[in-house]
Amino acid sequence: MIREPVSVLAAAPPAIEVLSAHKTYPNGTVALQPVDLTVQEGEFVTLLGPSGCGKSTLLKMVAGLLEPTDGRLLLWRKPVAQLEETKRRMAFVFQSPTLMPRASVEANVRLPLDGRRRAQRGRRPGRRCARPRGPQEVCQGAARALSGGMQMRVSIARSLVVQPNLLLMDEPFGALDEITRHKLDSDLLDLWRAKKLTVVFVTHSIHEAVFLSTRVIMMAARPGRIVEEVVIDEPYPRKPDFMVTPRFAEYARHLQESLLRASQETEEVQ
Ligand SMILES: Nc1ncnc2c1ncn2[C@@H]1O[C@H](COP(=O)(O)OP(=O)(O)OP(=O)(O)O)[C@@H](O)[C@H]1O
Repeated sequence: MIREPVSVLAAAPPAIEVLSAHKTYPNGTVALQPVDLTVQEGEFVTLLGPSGCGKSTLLKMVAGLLEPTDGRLLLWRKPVAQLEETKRRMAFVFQSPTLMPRASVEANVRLPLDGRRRAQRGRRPGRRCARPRGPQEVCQGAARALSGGMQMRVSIARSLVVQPNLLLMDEPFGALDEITRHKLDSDLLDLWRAKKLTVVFVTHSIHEAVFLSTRVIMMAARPGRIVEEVVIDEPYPRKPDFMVTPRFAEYARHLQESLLRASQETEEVQ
């Protein structure tokens, strides 16, 4: 079950190619040693690993938010940094919903559209689809009145308003309680399938990684590197009862051991 290609995705073109990309921050911290990673279009890939192993650094380099010290990052076979068009096809979701607290839910969701030229806007989703689904009073109400889970839903709705093909998510549900997190995980999988997105997702939760992913990338720290890839060879749609199956337990146990090894390696070099 481990390391086998997912046949349906093997033929898909690569959405992301990380080619010997590494990152040393200006203070000398080697956040990532040269990393190679290919993500096929339509995959749901999760980055897992101990704190400080470079998950966020890798994700931000893919997003073009950070320059690699050396190496290359391609999206749809083109350099990340060069393409305006590439940027339009990608959205980034942070752990904090980063909403405008006093503005309405609708204004928050529409925010990415407001910066765009009018002509562009015409080709993008119109008012109707930019408006979040939900009761009118919720759409018109201030974002600060929402629960943490609802704020994260608004944050995700805002990221989708530009109709991205690629969603990069840095621990988006890390601050939520377990029940809300499970609900949002399920909703995210529905979105991923309905919109045929490619997702790269960072989490500290093994269970979340197994539940969501087509593939889990295990990383270790000091320096940050990829130490293992595990294909979660389980059909979608995945329902919550997948989490109580022996197969789920086996994946979780395998990743738990792998994470333990990665953490021990990290401690040994500290
Ligand atoms: N701007 C920066 N300047 C210097 N060092 C940094 C910077 N950002 C991150 N680092 C360091 O780079 C390494 C990788 O950090 P990164 O945030 O990518 O790891 P992570 O796996 O996402 O961690 P966590 O799980 O704790 O969020 C860490 O040692 C971190 O302290």
